[in-house]
Amino acid sequence: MTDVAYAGTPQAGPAFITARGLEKHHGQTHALRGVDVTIRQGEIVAVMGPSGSGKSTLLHCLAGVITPDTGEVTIDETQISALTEDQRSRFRLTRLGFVFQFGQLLPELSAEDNVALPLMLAGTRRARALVQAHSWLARLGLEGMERRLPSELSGGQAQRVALARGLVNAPAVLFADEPTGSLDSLTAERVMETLTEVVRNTGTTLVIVTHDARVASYSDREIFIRDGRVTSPALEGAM
Ligand SMILES: Nc1ncnc2c1ncn2[C@@H]1O[C@H](COP(=O)(O)OP(=O)(O)OP(=O)(O)O)[C@@H](O)[C@H]1O
Repeated sequence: MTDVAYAGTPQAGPAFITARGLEKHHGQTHALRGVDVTIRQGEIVAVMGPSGSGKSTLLHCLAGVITPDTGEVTIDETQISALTEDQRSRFRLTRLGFVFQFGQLLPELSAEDNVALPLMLAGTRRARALVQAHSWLARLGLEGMERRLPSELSGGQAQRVALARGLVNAPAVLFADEPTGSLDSLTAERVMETLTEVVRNTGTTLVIVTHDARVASYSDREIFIRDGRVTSPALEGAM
């Protein structure tokens, strides 16, 4: 199989996320049509493409949030498709992190509890989870805001809380779907600077879905999708 998405990768290193032959239908819509992707450990990869091209579907398949109709996803030697639903959910809680466009913070929980939540869901006691939550909030410039509700934070602050929540379980891979989509361009740049600095310092692999070239410019490599297929960057650029 030709692995277009692998071409042009700057760093050498073993494959960390491998997807082969991914097909996914949503009802009548053929969202993924045979996608092969290889991502190395510590890479920052932007998944780009027009609206409806299959970016989020690919992200959700890579992260084991949805199951492809056919094809396989392996992350750090764990074949996601071979896991039971419970095992997959455990894998997501302990090895993966997620950040979405609007942060999706729980409105009734304080910043600290929002960040502590993934740890608590994975079995960590609240007191201990809060210590780690505080440390991440401080690292992301939110010291003193631990007790605030999401409605008491600016958009950029709320998105930093969402980043802290995505990173608090020290994930091997952070999946981000339009993580700056709800922010103005200056705030978006600051959030991207913080995000890329943190993942580079921690060696976290980052897969980020975006239609924004400025966001993608923070990545090591771009994977283009069109009509459910990976296209080469050269081809995409020529269109
Ligand atoms: N739950 C669903 N039910 C039905 N169709 C869906 C569902 N999720 C996605 N689709 C369809 O599958 C295709 C791919 O959607 P997807 O969300 O992956 O695209 P995308 O590239 O992330 O789009 P956008 O940039 O607009 O968020 C689209 O045609 C979309 O309408």
